[in-house]
Amino acid sequence: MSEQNYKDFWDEALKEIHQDYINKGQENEFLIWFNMEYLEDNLTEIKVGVPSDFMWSRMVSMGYVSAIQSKIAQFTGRTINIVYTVKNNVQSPYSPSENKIQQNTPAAPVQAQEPVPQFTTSTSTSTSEVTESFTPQSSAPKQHPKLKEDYTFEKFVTGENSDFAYNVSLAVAKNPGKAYNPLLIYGGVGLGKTHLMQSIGNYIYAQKGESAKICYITAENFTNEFILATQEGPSSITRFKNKYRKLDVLLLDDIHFFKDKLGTQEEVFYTFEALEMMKAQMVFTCDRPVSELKGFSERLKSRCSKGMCLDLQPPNYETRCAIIQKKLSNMNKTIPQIDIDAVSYIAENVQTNVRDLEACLTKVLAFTEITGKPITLSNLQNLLRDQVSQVSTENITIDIVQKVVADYYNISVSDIKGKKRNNRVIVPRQIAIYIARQLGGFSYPQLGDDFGGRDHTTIMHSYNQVEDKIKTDSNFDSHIQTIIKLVKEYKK
Ligand SMILES: Nc1ncnc2c1ncn2[C@@H]1O[C@H](COP(=O)(O)OP(=O)(O)OP(=O)(O)O)[C@@H](O)[C@H]1O
Repeated sequence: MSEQNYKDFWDEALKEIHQDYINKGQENEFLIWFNMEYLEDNLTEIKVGVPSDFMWSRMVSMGYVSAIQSKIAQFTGRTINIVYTVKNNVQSPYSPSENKIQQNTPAAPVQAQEPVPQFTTSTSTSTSEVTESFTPQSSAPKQHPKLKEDYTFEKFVTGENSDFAYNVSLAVAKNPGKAYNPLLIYGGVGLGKTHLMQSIGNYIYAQKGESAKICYITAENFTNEFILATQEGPSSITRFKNKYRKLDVLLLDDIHFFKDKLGTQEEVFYTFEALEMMKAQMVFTCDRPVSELKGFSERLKSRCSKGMCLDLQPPNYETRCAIIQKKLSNMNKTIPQIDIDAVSYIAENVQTNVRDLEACLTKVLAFTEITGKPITLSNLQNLLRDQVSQVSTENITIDIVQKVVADYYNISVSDIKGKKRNNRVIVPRQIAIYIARQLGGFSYPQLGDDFGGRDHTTIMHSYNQVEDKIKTDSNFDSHIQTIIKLVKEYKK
């Protein structure tokens, strides 16, 4: 590889992406994740140097490498593979340096680098295809090709939000087709539905190997395959039916995607009937309870909910801490830090879901790895500013909360404060009361005054209503978390 056919395209791609990030006010992010040195290319691939295997795996899994690939494809009309090698002192015009990355890091001793996790290509001369760069090294037991090997019961951290879901899922895995069938796991985004579902598949596969016909598919892919089979004609449809109706375990992810797709729903229904006859285990995930699914046939809804329905709630503070600790120990890493407990800080401030927790953790680890510096409160705040509000809750007023909630629900502030009693305003009003008390600590009488002169017992009732609903309805809780974030970010 010596000719540099793609160097100009590479430079141009990076330049454009860099500008996009600057426009979004996210240059820091760019400096961390596009820290690649262009080394050489041939007709089919470009080779880059990156600081570590860990960074590369994240660059790939978080879509940064494919962002460059698609830019280059726009220029050249070709998709070029990008392969990597680990290199000390990556020389890129965009390499993060102390003056490039915005931070308030006091001078601190350079910390020893944590050991990088074990990957197939973990040596400094490793080169790997994009799609192959994150393969575990050990002689691990055989892995089901469609299931993520990280999605196991061992790696799932339980807390009061998920204990029951975990135990039921484990029971299903130990006794497929018998314990709870179908099993439906529902809840908001990033809360571990797919993780639990695939844990069941991985467990059964580890027990039974290839003798168990296990299929994991998203509702979207199922739909696409079905449409394609229908277009291709009878023999393809027969193949499709044979594929899905003769399984031992069907793991169907995100069934809310079937909304309004009545033809596909019909096919799912018959697949369901066939699998039930054969006592095959079915596991579904969904972003809400079945009763709230719109655009679904009643008979499919009733089939989906006739076994066991599990509600996954967002983890509480202690569980969030435990999840971060577990992720660190799985990667064999710690967070070098000064005057701050980074784990508690992240857990306290990132309350949305586990995927967001993971993203924050990745950012923090990347920062310490690249700069070699420990984390301090100010650079934590800087790094996580998208997730964590810069605004102290001391600045939060009842007016702000009312305004944000009113905007969110597209009603007026006077509706929130007023006397109207229709559902369109009652729930937002209760939410505003709840959030104002949560964030601002206002007393019930004070809230009563600011919410149209209401009695403090009415305010207390509203507050309790929201608090109770949060405990039982994860979707509702996600809305509350989003609004809280908006309130914290609110700038007059
Ligand atoms: N309790 C947990 N313990 C450890 N990791 C978790 C836990 N819950 C979620 N995760 C991790 O969070 C990430 C998101 O989880 P997952 O994809 O299963 O969420 P999901 O509920 O299916 O989200 P979506 O609805 O967006 O598909 C995954 O990397 C998963 O491993």
